[in-house]
Amino acid sequence: MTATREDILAALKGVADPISGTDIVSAGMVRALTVNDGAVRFVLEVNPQAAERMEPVRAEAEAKAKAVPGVSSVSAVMTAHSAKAPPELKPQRKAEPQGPQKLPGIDRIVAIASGKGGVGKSTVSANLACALAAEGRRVGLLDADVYGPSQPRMLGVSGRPASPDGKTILPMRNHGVTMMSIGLMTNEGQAVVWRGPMLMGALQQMMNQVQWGALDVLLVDLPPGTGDVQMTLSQKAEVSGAIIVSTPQDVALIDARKGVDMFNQLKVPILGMIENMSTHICSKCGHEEHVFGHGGVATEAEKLGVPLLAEIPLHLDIRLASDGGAPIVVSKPDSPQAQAFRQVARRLVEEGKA
Ligand SMILES: Nc1ncnc2c1ncn2[C@@H]1O[C@H](COP(=O)(O)OP(=O)(O)OP(=O)(O)O)[C@@H](O)[C@H]1O
Repeated sequence: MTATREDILAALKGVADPISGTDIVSAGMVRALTVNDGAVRFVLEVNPQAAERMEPVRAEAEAKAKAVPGVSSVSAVMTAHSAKAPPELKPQRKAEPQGPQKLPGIDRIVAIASGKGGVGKSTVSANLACALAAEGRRVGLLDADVYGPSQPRMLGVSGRPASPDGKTILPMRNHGVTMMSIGLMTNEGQAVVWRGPMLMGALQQMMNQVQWGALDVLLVDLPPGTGDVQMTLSQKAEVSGAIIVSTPQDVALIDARKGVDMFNQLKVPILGMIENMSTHICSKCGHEEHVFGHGGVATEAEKLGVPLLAEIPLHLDIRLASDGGAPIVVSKPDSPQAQAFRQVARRLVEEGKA
């Protein structure tokens, strides 16, 4: 009968490491184990200061290995620590977490999505974030729109986020909102082509390495459509709900429906839909016009059985405010346009959703 490496490791697992409290194999002390025709050799890596204390451990390991059937001789020597244990004998790492996880310190994650680009998803995200802050909520805004990050401009922040320890990233803060954007990690004006793993990496970095602090809600401004970022977000983090932004046009609505389907499949509850650019209100005369039609989102929301949270008018002030770095909720808080956003915020807070 010949003894195998596994037999020896199993026997050595019966030897306790007095320092870590586990056994010497789990503690990663057993190195360079070879079994050759019954001749067993291994090294026990120990802290040089603990060498004397570890001698009985070495002797016990030697005896236990010798007792394995088929072993003819054992040589066990102690050496000083090296920085790294060899991969096969590394102490077992805890299994990677499976399924969506809660991010530490963050009570809720709300995704802001749209089927189509340019419907005003970022404008809604920025205003909603500021409106929730005005309700006294601790709000974070993660700009995950990798194809066109616009939150730094809308919230009026610039510069590179600091990373004092080289591992974690300090988010930016303005208008009471803690914010981090992929746009702050690239050079302004530089077109970013993020694909596959890089994109996942960037999103995960923003979720896990940014020091968000304690938040009642983290809004995530998603890229338009139903792609990798949406999937990764909902697979890695426990998303408590999604808000779908759409204009009333048919083309936008068809895409919005796809977004609703995707979140249903990902088992993310839809908190509601927001119709943006609902009616155009002339900034000079106040005349109302339905540029993209009107009420399409209300009909769609009813069909899908989800609440219609707001109908936001198309108004020059909304664009000027966003372009100027202070969303309308902050720059003209009493305007009807700002009130439309504030009502959504109040409703979400009342319903315990933000
Ligand atoms: N209700 C509104 N009234 C006036 N202008 C608006 C309104 N909503 C959005 N806009 C303007 O429309 C443009 C597109 O909006 P925004 O960037 O928010 O869209 P988006 O859906 O996030 O786009 P993308 O998918 O490209 O990121 C911006 O210039 C914004 O200021």
